[in-house]
Amino acid sequence: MSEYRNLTFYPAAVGTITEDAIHSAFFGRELGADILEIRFDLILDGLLSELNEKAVRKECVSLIREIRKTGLPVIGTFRSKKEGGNMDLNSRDAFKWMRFVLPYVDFIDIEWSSPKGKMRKLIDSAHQNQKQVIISSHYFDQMPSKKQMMKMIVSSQKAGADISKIAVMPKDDADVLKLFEAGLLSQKKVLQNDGTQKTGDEPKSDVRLEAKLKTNAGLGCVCLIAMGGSYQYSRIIAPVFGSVLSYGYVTMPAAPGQLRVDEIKSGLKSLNLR
Ligand SMILES: O=C1C[C@@](O)(C(=O)O)C[C@@H](O)[C@@H]1O
Repeated sequence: MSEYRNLTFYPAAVGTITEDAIHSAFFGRELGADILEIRFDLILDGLLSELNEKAVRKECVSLIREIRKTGLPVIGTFRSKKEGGNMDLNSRDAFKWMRFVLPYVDFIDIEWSSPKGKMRKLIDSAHQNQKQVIISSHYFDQMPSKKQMMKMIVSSQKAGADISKIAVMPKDDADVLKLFEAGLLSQKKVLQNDGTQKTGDEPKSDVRLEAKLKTNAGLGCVCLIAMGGSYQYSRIIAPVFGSVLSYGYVTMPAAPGQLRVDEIKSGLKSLNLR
C-alpha cells in the first residue's frame, strides 16, 4: 500500500513545475506544496532540442533525483498538445518516456484519450511497482455533459485509475456545478459498487470523508478542475465535493486560472479542508 494513502494527506496542494525544475521544486516546497508535478512536456522540450536521447535520459534522472531531495512525492506528467500541453510525441514515444520515468516518480499521469492497450500495460506496471495512476481528461473546447463526465470517471476507475482527473473550461458557474455534481455522483456510484466499503459508521452525506476513506482503501478518487480566471474559486472549494488534488503553479501558470500553490494551500486551510 502506498504511503500516500492516509487520512491526513488529502486534499493535497500540487505545485506544478514548468521550468528551472530544481529551483522551482524547492521553492514549491517553501510555498507549501504537498506534492510536486513535473511537467516533463515543458521541461524536456528544451533538453530534446539540445541533446541526444541518451543524454536527455541521463539529465532527466539526475533532475528527478535532485527534486526528490525536497522529500515531496512527485507526479510525472507528459501533457500532449491536444490536452493543453507541449508534448509533440506520437503515443509510442510518449509511452516510452512515461515507462522510463515511472521508477523515479510516485504518481504517473496518463491521458484517458491514450491508446487503451498501452495504457493498460502502463497501469499494471505502475501498480506492480506501488505507483499511483492519475488518469486525466482535459476539455478545452466544449463543456462535457454531466453524463459524459461521470462515464469518464467511472470507466477510468474501472481501468485502474487511483485518481480520475477531469479539467474543464466552463462557460458559466452552472457548468462548475455540473462538474462538481458529476464528481459527487460518480463517487457514490463507485462506493455503491464496492460492498467492502460500507461499514455503516460513515455519515452518508460526507463526500469528503468518503474520498478519504476511498483513498485509504485503495479505491479510485476524483480530481475536479474548472479552468479559467473566472473560476479560480473552484480550485479551492473542489475538495468540498471530494476532489483530492488542487493544482497550483510555482513560478508560472501551467493552465488558465491556476492560482499559485501557496494561495491554494492557504485557501484549503482557511476552509478547514487541511
Ligand atoms: O492536469 C493538470 C491540471 C492543470 O491543467 C490545471 O488546470 O491546473 C495543470 C496541469 O499541469 C495538470 O497536469
